[in-house]
Amino acid sequence: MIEQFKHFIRHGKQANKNSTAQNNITFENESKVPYYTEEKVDNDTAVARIVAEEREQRSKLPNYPGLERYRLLQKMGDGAFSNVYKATNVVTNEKVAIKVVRKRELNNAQERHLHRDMKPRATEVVFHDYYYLVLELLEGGELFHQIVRLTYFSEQLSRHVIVQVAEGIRYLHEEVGVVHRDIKPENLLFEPIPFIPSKVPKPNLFDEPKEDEGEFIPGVGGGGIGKVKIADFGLSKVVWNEQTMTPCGTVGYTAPEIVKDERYSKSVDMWALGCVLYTMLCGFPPFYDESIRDLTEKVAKGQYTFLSPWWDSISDSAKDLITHLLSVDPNKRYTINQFFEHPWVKDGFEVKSAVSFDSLAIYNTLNTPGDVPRRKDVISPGITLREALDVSCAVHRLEEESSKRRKIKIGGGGQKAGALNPFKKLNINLNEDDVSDDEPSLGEVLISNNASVNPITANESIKMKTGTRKVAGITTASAKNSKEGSKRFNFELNMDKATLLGRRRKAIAEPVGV
Ligand SMILES: Nc1ncnc2c1ncn2[C@@H]1O[C@H](COP(=O)(O)OP(=O)(O)OP(=O)(O)O)[C@@H](O)[C@H]1O
Repeated sequence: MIEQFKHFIRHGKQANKNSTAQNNITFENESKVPYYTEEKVDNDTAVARIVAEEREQRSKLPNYPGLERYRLLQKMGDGAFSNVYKATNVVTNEKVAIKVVRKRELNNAQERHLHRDMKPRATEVVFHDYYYLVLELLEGGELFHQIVRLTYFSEQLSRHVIVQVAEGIRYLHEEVGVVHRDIKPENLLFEPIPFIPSKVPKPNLFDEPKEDEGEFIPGVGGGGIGKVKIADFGLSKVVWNEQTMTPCGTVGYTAPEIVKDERYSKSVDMWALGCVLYTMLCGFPPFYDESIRDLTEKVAKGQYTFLSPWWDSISDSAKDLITHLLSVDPNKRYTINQFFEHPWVKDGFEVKSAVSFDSLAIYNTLNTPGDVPRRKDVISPGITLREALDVSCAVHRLEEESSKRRKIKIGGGGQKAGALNPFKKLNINLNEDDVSDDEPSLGEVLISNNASVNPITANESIKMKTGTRKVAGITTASAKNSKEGSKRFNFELNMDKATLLGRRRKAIAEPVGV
């Protein structure tokens, strides 16, 4: 198999530091490659200004009616319809996270996307403008940022994280019959633990610097990461047993076709679990392409590789587990119980692949910073990890929904194994020559295709479009490209979209013959 290096990302760390709204980085133009230069001073000033503005904004925290029992301390996150704050209960002093959901925007968005053929209703008078969700506070924040910080995780730390995520999924799938449907590093939050520097420093296998992960303490954690929990159930749904009208997972005697259906729905989370594990172990996502169309195709066909040299030192057992999780056929994909039976999870078994440190040294010599081999087709750093994982999950959710619709249409009958073809539903022609310059983004396609399906799908589509701010970026970039007459979706890197690919400063090889 010939590896085709698709693109290289140089000095990703600097890219993340330097990028600001006015300093977007594309790699199409050499002069924009973000090396430290005299521009750095300007960038530092700009960054300092942005940080100061953000601080000031945070100091002006709103007073929400009905939330008098809590004192808001800090804004921790915001979404399309909500803000999340760190707060204290003024009576008990307990620290919590409060998600404030703006009802009106949520309703308006649903109106717009659910019933586009209907005339917009007159604005209703909303007496209670917000929903409040008081949540357990996980001070560490998103796991995503820890992967960026550490570049990639050791197998031990990856296992520590993924087992906890899987325990959460097992509870959801087996005990309450809920499918999360949006498992990704930004929806995994953690409790920080004290960092203990490594007693014996680990050798740097690659040319990029990796921050010390520190000592791992079994049962506690490592790299500053302790307990990990799943957040954001915005896309989750209950998988009902239609015969007993109870959530599935609670009933033992279920007809095979219903079990199959449940398994199908739950398999979306198992796919995502595989993507998260892959990403933690190497620092870049399993499916990646500059073009959303090509990325969608790769996800649907399950085209990924254990890219050398980054995967050479990772155990065969971990690779075997990932292979079973990233099975395109949902019927063959591991269930949560199979996950826990796998030796990598059960026994913590790690057999290092036969990787020669000499070969890595040779690789490193060939790829010293500033001397990274580049091909003519080197283009922008492409879509971010967040976007890549969003597309990966969306493709499978979409397939799950459409399989249900097909079933309803044909009056039963199962999903044919491996019959994944989201492009037909998406009306996407995979021949790139036929790609229209002003084609809609995947998010827009999802919205238009699902607009009148059901509330869950529509809600999901709205999130794709606006909730994550990611697809909005895609749309903008696509419009920009159309002016330039390019057929590629190029994206710009900025701090908000810190990319793991950047940290690995790396090439993603085009999987060949998978
Ligand atoms: N329980 C929590 N503890 C600590 N931080 C949290 C908690 N819940 C959410 N956050 C922070 O707030 C951010 C946004 O939360 P969440 O993922 O629930 O909203 P969203 O999906 O971005 O928004 P929306 O639901 O409006 O689309 C998280 O990424 C995280 O940084």
